[in-house]
Formats: sequence, structure tokens, C-alpha cells
Amino acid sequence: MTEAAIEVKGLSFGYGQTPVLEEVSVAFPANRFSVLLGRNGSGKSTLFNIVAGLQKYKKGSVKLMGKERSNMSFSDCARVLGFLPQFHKSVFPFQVKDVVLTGRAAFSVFSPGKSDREKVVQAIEELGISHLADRPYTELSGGEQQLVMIARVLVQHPRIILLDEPTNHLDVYYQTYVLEKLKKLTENNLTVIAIMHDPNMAFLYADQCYFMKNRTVVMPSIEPDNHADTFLEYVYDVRFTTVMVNNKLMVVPKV
Ligand SMILES: Nc1ncnc2c1ncn2[C@@H]1O[C@H](COP(=O)(O)OP(=O)(O)OP(=O)(O)O)[C@@H](O)[C@H]1O
Repeated sequence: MTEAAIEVKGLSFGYGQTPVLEEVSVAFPANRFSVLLGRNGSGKSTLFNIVAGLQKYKKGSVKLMGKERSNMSFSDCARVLGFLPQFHKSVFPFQVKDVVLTGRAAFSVFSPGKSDREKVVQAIEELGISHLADRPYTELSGGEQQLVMIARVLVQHPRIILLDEPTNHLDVYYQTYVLEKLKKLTENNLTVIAIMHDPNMAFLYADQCYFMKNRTVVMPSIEPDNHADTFLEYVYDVRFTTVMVNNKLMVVPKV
């Protein structure tokens, strides 16, 4: 069996008295591209924020590469996990290369060295945005900013990256570009887990899809002969027609 990069067991969480996650148990396999889907407000970002340490959990267990998250120091976590949150706004017109460099902050405190800058150049090249390196981040389009933020996570050289809607704001060219990059990263000992809203893009690129429903995570086998349409109707409250394209399941809402 593949080792779990992230293993969540019996996790429950709420904001005040409102429960959002109830008894969530899920294991995201190492060195794979996994995608988490589900309706707006179903708790996807909350689960990512807990795994990334932005929200504290009281009930359940969250393990990163086999270690309990709550027992890990900030720098231990930064070595293991990189996180791209859903919203990231900068008001300061820093150059793109400096914004990416801040991804090294957990390692170099306030005095980044030559190797940190080399990693920045590498990550910027990796995402094909070298032409943006000297531009002020605040003057970039939403999609360009998204690519810069992904480079900022990569520069951390973590074992796992969590991305909350990485294809948000991207046109179809860059959606496929980023998803291909993310999938490729898993060939180099990296685990990628992303929240996405487009089931078809997820089915095209992910090794495994997970869905949030009724405050927990469910992982069906998405195959047409496995009643995928019934399952997706349960998740999204929308009726779907399913078709196979190049051996991949594709869905369209029934109109
Ligand atoms: N800081 C907060 N305080 C109180 N309630 C919150 C907070 N953040 C999220 N919620 C609520 O928790 C629920 C889950 O929100 P969450 O952002 O995790 O969902 P999501 O699946 O990521 O949604 P989306 O797809 O719209 O981004 C929602 O009902 C939301 O209103």
C-alpha cells in the first residue's frame, strides 16, 4: 500500500457552536496528485487550514509524513508542508522575485543567502514566469499572481504542497499548464493536494479525487459503471450526464 503523506483520523471541528467537520478520516497518498472537491461551504478550506496549522483542532489526529501535526515545530512543518491559501493579497509593490523569496522565510529568517536566491530563480523558471521576475507583484493580472504564489510555495521545497483552488483566475491554457506542472511534480517525490471546483479538470489530471459532503470526506471510485452520476448528484445536488473521453470520465449537468 502507498504511504500516506497526510493522514487525518476522527477529526471534528466547528466555528463556535457550528460544526463544519465531523469525524473526518482520510489518507492522502504520498507522491500522488490528489484533488478535493465539494460544494461551496462544505468545509474544504477549513480542512486545509487545519492541516496547514492555521486552525487548531481539538478532536482527532492529523499526521504529516507520519508525525502528529500538533507536535511539530513551525520550521519542521515548513520543511514538510507548503500551503497556498485561497486568498492572497499583497498591497506592497514588491518585485515578483522578492515575493517568491519570502517563501524561504521559514529557513533564512530575514537574511536570505545565495542558495535561497538560486532556488527562487529555479522555481520561477519551473513555472515559466521568468519574464515577470522584475515586475511589481501588485501590477500583475490575477492569473499571473496565482502563478507567482505557486512558485512561492515551490521555493520552500516541501514534501507536500496543499493548494486551495490553484486554478482559480487561470484561463484554460494556464489551467492545463499548472495542472500538468503539478502532476509532474509528483514524479519528483512531492505530494500535491489541491482543492478544485471543476470535476472534469480533476478527473483529467488527478490520481485520486476526494469529495466533501455532510461535513466529512468521501472517496468514491469515479467510474461510470460505479454509478458516478448518482454519486455526483449526491455531492452537488445537480443531475449529471456522464461520458467517457479518452478513457476519462467527463460530466455535464443535465439541462
Ligand atoms: N472564520 C470563520 N468563522 C466562522 N465560520 C466560518 C469561517 N470560515 C468558514 N466558515 C464557515 O464554515 C463553512 C465551511 O467553509 P469553508 O471555507 O471551509 O468551505 P469551502 O468548502 O472551502 O467553501 P468554498 O468552496 O466556497 O471555498 C462555511 O459554512 C463557512 O461559512
